Amino acid sequence: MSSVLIEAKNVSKRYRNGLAGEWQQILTNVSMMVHDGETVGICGPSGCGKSTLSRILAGLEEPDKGEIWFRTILLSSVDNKIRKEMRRKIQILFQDPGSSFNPVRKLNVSMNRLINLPGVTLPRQGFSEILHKVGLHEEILSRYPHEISGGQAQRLALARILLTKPELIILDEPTSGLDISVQAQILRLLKEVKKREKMSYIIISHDSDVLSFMSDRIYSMENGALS
Ligand SMILES: Nc1ncnc2c1ncn2[C@@H]1O[C@H](COP(=O)(O)OP(=O)(O)OP(=O)(O)O)[C@@H](O)[C@H]1O
Repeated sequence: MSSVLIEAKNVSKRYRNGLAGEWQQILTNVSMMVHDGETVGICGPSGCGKSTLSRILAGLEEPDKGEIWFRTILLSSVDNKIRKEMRRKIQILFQDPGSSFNPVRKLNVSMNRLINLPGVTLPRQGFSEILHKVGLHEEILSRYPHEISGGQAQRLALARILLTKPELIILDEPTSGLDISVQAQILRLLKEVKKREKMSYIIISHDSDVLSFMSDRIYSMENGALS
């Protein structure tokens, strides 16, 4: 068995409803792991805590209790510099990536900003290569976000993520807004990219066909607990 890439140990999280509302327990003692090169599925009804768990795994939120380990690093114990580096290694591909592009800027402006981020060093040619890897041509960058389709937005979001050379991508309902035929293309692309780039995936979906097509193993979440 390959080594463990990321592991959640007894993670719990609660949120408050409004400023002075009741506390709502979202995750209760959740433990799970992903090995190198593995695709792990998470299924479960709406509101059961799947996205909350992904944000915690990606270091975007802190758990109230429990630990997240990335290889031998305990996320809660690292300084800001290492935390930033960890954030680069764990990326989330969201359901509606189009909305994350600035609507009044052409796509090349949004993408160029990312290329110029600290820690991302990529020659122009490397960027074209990444676009081709996800089945896009540079021409798309001269458009505004509203001028591209849902499938193209998902490909572009994937290219943007690949720029940062992640080790784990959390796919949060990656195809749920797409037509069936585009959905199949994106899932095949995700599989190809994973194989080529040697990454791991966590995929969250309501669709059991999507999960069984993509996953090596599937966790089921109900009322904030995993089985
Ligand atoms: N920042 C927050 N503050 C308060 N409550 C929140 C917050 N984020 C999520 N919640 C609540 O936590 C619960 C779990 O939400 P979460 O998005 O993790 O569920 P999910 O399983 O991903 O749902 P879906 O499949 O519909 O996306 C929901 O009741 C949601 O309203």
